[in-house]
This record gives sequence, structure tokens and C-alpha cells, in this order.
Amino acid sequence: MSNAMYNKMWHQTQEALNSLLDKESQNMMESQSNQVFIFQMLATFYIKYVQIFRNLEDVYDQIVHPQKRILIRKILDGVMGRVLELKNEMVELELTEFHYFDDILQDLKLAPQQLDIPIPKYFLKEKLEVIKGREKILAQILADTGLDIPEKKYTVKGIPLEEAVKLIQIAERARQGRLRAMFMKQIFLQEYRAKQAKILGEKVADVGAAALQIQKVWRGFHQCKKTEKQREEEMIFLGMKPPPLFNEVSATVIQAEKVSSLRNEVQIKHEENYKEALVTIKDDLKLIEGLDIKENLQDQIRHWFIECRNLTGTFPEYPNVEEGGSAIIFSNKTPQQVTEDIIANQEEEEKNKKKNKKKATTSKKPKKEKEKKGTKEKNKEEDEGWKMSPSVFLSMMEEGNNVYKDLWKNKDESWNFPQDYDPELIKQEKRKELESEIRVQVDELMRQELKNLKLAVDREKEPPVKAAKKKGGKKKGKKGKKGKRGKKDKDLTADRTIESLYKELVEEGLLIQALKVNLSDYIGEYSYLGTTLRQVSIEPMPSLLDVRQLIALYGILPLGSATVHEKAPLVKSLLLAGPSGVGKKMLVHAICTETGANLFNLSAANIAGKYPGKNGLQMMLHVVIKVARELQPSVVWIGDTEKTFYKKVPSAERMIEPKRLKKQLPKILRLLKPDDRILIVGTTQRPFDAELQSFCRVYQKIILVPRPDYASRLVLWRQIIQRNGGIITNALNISSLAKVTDGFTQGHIVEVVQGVLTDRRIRQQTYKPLTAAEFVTMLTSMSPVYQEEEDSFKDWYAKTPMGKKRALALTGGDTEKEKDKGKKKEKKGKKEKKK
Ligand SMILES: Nc1ncnc2c1ncn2[C@@H]1O[C@H](COP(=O)(O)OP(=O)(O)OP(=O)(O)O)[C@@H](O)[C@H]1O
Repeated sequence: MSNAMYNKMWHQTQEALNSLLDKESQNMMESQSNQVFIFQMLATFYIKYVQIFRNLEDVYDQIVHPQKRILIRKILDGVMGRVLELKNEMVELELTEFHYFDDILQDLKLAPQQLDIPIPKYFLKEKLEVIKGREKILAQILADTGLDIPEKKYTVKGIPLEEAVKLIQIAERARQGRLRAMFMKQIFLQEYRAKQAKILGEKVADVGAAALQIQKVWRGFHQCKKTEKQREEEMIFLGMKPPPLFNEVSATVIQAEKVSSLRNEVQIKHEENYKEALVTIKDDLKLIEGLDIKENLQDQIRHWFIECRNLTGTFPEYPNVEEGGSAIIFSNKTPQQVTEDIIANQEEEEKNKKKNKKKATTSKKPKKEKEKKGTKEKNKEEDEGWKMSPSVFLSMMEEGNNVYKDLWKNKDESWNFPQDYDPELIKQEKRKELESEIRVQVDELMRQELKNLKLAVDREKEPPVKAAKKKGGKKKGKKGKKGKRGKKDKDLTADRTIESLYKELVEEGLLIQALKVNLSDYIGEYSYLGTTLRQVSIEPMPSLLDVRQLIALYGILPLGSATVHEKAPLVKSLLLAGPSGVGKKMLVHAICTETGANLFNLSAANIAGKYPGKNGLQMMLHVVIKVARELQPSVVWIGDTEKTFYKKVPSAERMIEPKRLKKQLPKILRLLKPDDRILIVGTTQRPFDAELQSFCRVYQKIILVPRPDYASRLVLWRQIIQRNGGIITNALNISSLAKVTDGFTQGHIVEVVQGVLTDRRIRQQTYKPLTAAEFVTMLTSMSPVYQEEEDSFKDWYAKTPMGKKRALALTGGDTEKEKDKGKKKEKKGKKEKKK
């Protein structure tokens, strides 16, 4: 697409964002009490923000104007954060991680695909070189240590010469045998035909009857083909089958891809030009306008000296550096206002000092009062109903939106066809920068001038230098703080470089190479009946794509964007629980691939015997967290994490000390700050074996990964067969296959498909199409996930804090609340009557 198209898209998206921000600001004020209404409102906002997010992501990826990109990036981060905030609100309201929007989607005329959370391409693009470099180093270390030997399916074994000769002989004899058999067959057929000719030769050949026979066969065959074709066309016409070139990538799409990669090149070029221009334009401005600015400033300040003296009889005090120098005087204020301000400030400071003293003497009382106030406020909130919690990202988006309206909305860009940087905007920005730089120099000069003036005119002595004292005092304070901090986080490896620690972790097998899988490779289908089922009080099973969305929201977006991680509701740890083969590990690898994160493996089996002892363990965790923090984003994966929290360690596993990490994990979580982009992900097949309390304390978010439902199995079978080289024909009834494989997981499906589709079978497909029976035969030896197992996961989840809360809300909680409300209303009514 063209520059004009992307610009148009941006303007449209900004319009949509603008109206959404207006609605949000209205809603912030109102309080609501109807839960259904609140959820509908939140969900609508969420869906609309996701649409804006999708468009902005596209625009940011393709627009080539460097200054527009800076603004779009800011808004994009804001929108991402807001989406996360709204999700958090919905979770707190509904007490479940999964939400279904099918009814709202219908109202908004959107397809479920439009709810997919996009993964901004800038996550990887901006760090491409760093990631590649790191991958190279990792591969090098693995090669040096011999840890990189890939798992080979078929190991090649050498065989003795005699055996090899025998094998070749067997193959050669078989070939000769086949040839001989073919000759014999031909001879036999020749003889047979000759015999037949002899028998028939006696009869008189009826040419007419023969022609009729041939015609009959040909017409039958011809009509058969024709009917088949007509049936196919009818199916396509009815929409029961896709048209023949439906799955083919069209030439236009290929062309579009080429254009977008070209645009990326232009983007990089414009970015470089812009960075150069920032330096050159500033230098030019300094040369051309620097002197003028300096003289203007000096004149202004001199004028202020004289005005002040004329009005007050004395020369003013020059604002010191910390206050901002002369800049504060000329922020649209008259000199008198400034002096009044200074006097007012001094008075306020004195008042504050007095107040603080009073507070210090009566420090015990306010605590209780505060507590009381707190409870009162809570009660008030409950009475008033639900209100949207304050947002960090709204102001960020509004700021961006205002800049858009002021600068870009009505900007005439007819001169800027290639969409390169706008020098005028840089000049405006740099002029301000230059002015503040020059102002510092001018302030120095003018301070001296004022001193001289005071000496000459008022014959004043030099005032004591306050600033210097203040500075000294502050510095001391800061030093004290730093000292304390230093003591707290002792660096056990201060003498070592990050590179050496990185190498050590790779050699120990704690830092591993993430598999290259994208989140989009996690196949599944949407759940189309979520809301309908909930309306009839049936809790729907989440679909695979719901899980995928949660991974994008909780794992990928915060890890990819530093701003989002810092300000959005923080998720430090994530638990993926589900039966074997539902793709838990795949999701962990996908998080790493999409964000370019390092992957640390702290599974109980992997750390067994490494860094022994208490000190060793501390050292290991210190090194892991240090490297993870320095080379962020990072994912710390704990596979089979229930082992770390075993209620009772099985005797067979006692040797590997599975519970080593148990006490350390909460400590690590406490150490992680919002600016550390580190995510702890645990995966488990048997969460019920773990001690619930400590388990749930460590894992902030718990995601149950379900086995695939019918719709998901249908797409899984189709896509996995195609990915492995299979061709889907009418002979392969995928629907029945999906139906009879209820209970089997993705892992089973992958295994079966890979087992059936050998190289030989793939080659045979042209004359022997695939059938469902082939796959089913292989499945018979595998055991599916039984209903009981699935129920045990559900039961376990109901015992987690979130599950408990939801159960309470669904059964007793709601009715109790309503009763309370009813009572309150009655009381109110009585009071009013009395009045
Ligand atoms: N939604 C999916 N789409 C495509 N492939 C999938 C999907 N889910 C899982 N797979 C594939 O299934 C196989 C098993 O997945 P994985 O090992 O991640 O499961 P797991 O839940 O971690 O299993 P376990 O609990 O036994 O360790 C992998 O080859 C993975 O690529």
C-alpha cells in the first residue's frame, strides 16, 4: 500500500481513538451498579481498543515518516497498556481469566478473528541485530561444549563391507527378477492374444456392434466425468467448498509483501536521515540564531532588572539553577507576578514547616484515623457502586492525541511526497533546546551582572550562597541512601562480566535455546457459544485461541514493550496447567520467539545436582536473575513445576531434591521490579500434587490449558496433515476424524500424523489418497485424556483463590450482596418515611 493509504488509515484510527477517549472520560465519572451492564461496557471498550491496536500496529510497521512514527509509537504503547488494564478490570469483575464476547462481536459486526491480539513487529525488528548476535554466541558456546547435537530420528550406523555387498546383491537380484517377470508377462499376454484372435477369427466381426460397444463405454465414462465436474461446481456455487485457487497465494499478495519489505528499507533510511538532521539542524541553528537568542535573552533579563527596581525599589533576587534559572521568570508572567510568587512561596514553606512539626507530635492518632477513613471509604465505594479504576495509559494516549490534533491532523503535506522528516518541526524543537542551553550560559553572565549592579547602585554586600549549601546537603542525603541500597542487594559476582556469566549458564544447561515457534503456529478455533452457554449457567470450556490470547496479553505484550511492563498491571509469574501434549512448552517457546527473550530452564530435573548446597543455590539464582535482568527480556521456565511444591516427595525423586527452589521463588518474585522484564512461567501436568497455598502464592496468574474441542481438532488435523506434506482430498474425512478423536491432544495428533506420513507414504499420495482409517489405527495405541482427568483439573482450579472467589460469586456471594443491598434499601426507605 502507498504512503497516502497508510496516512489515511492513521487518520481514521486517530478519529476512532479520539471518540473512544471522549467516551472513556465520560464513563470515568459515572458509577454503575449493574454488573452485566458494567461488563458489557468494559468489553465494548476492550474490543474497540483492540481494533485500534491492530490498525495502529499496522500503521506503525509501515509508515515511513520518522516524526509521525515517534508519535504513533507513543500512542501504540498507550493503547497496548489500556487493553491490558481493561482486561484486568474484566478479570476482577468477573473473577475469571476467560471472557467471551460473541454477542458484542455480533452487535459490532466483527469477526472473531478481529479480536486476535496482534504482536507488534517492532518487538523483534528493533532488536534484530542484538538477537542475532546473541543467537550466534549461544550456538558457538553450545558447539564448543558439544551440547548442540540435535536429536536425530534416524541415527546412521556404519555396516561392514560384506553386509553392504550382500545388500547390494539382494537389491540387484530383485531388480533382475522384476525385469524377468515383466518379460514373462508380456510373452504370456502375446500368446493369449494370439489364441483369442484364432478363436474370434473364425467368426465374422460385426463392426457396427463393436462401434456401439465402444461408444457405450466412452459415453458412460464421459458423462461420469461431466457429472463429477458439475457437482463440484455446484458445491462451490453453494459455498460448501472453497474455489479451486482459494488457498493459493495470489500474485497481488506477493506484490504487497514485496512492497512492505521495500517500505521497511525506506523506513530505515528515513530514520537515519532524521537522526542526522537532528544534529545538523541544531548546529546550523546555533550558528545562525545562537547570537540573536543570546542577545534577546540578555535584553529581556536586563529589562526585568530595571522594571523590578522601578516597581519595588530594589533589584530582584536571581532565581538559582535548581529553580530553573531565569526560565521561570519568563513563563508568560510579568516580573511583578514573579516576585509575588517568590514571596508567596516563602510564606508557604514556613507554614508547611510548622504543620510538619505539629504532625510529628501527634503522629500516633492519625494512623487510626486513617484506618477508619480507609474503611469508611471502602464502605462508601461499595455503596456508590462500581467505578473504573484510574488509568495510567489514558493520559498518555490523550497527550498523544492532542499532539496529533495540533500538529498532524490538518497539516498540509503536499510538499512531502516521499514522507521524509519535516525540518520545520525539528527546528521548533531544537530552538527550544538551544534556548534552554544558551539560557544557562546567559544566567551565569547575568547573575554576575546583577551582582555588579547591586554593588554599584545599591552598594550591597555579597549575599551568602544558599544554593551551594543546599547542594551539599542534598548530596549527602543521596549518598546515604545509595549506601543502604548497596548493602541490601549484594552483588555476589561483581568481579565477573555478563558474558562470562552467560557462558557459565549455557554450559550448565540453565540457559537454553528457544525453539523457533510463533504464537500463530498454535492452532485452534474460537469458541462461538461462550456467552450463550454462560447465559444458561453452563461454564464453557475455553478454546485454544482463548488461551493463545491470554499468552499474548500476559506474556508477550509486557515482555516486548518496556513502557507497558512498567506501567500496566504487573504479571510476574504465570502458570500453565493442563494434560500432557496440549502445547504448554510450545507456548513458553512462542513467548521467547515473539519477544526475543532468553530462556532459562529451572525445572527440578534440570537443576538437580547443579550448584549444590544452600550457597550454591543462592549463587545459581543470583546469576540467573542477574543475566536475565541485564539481557532482558527473559523467561524463566520451570517445567513440571508441581515438583517444586510437592506435598510429599515420592521416594524415587528424593535424589533430585525437587523442592530446592520452593523457598527461593517468593524471594525472587519480591526482587523483580516493574522495570525488570522477566517472566516466570511454570508448566504442569499434575497441579493437584502440589501444596496449593504456596503454589498459588507464587503463581499470580493460572491458565488452564484445555484439550482441544471438536472445532479445534478439525483445524488441527487439517493443518498438521498439510504441514507434514499430506494432501487433503475427498477420500479423507477430516470431520469424522475430528469427531472420533475426542479426548486426544495436539501432541497425539502431531505424533500420529508424523507416524503415518512417512516419505514413502507422501510419495504414494498421487495414486493412493490418504484416508481417515490410517490415522485412527495409529491412535488406538494411545491413551486419551479421560473426562475424569479433565474434571480433576477443573476441581483443582475451583480450589485456587480465583476459582474460590468465582464460585462464591456464582452461588452465595451474589445473593448475599443482593440481600445486603435490599436491607440497606429498606433502611433507607424507613429513614425517609420517618423524615
Ligand atoms: N495448538 C497447537 N497447534 C499446533 N501444534 C501444537 C499445538 N499444541 C501443541 N502442539 C504440538 O504438540 C506437541 C506437544 O506439545 P508440547 O510438548 O508443548 O505439550 P506439553 O503440554 O508441554 O506436553 P507435556 O506436558 O507432556 O510436556 C508439540 O509438537 C507441539 O508443537
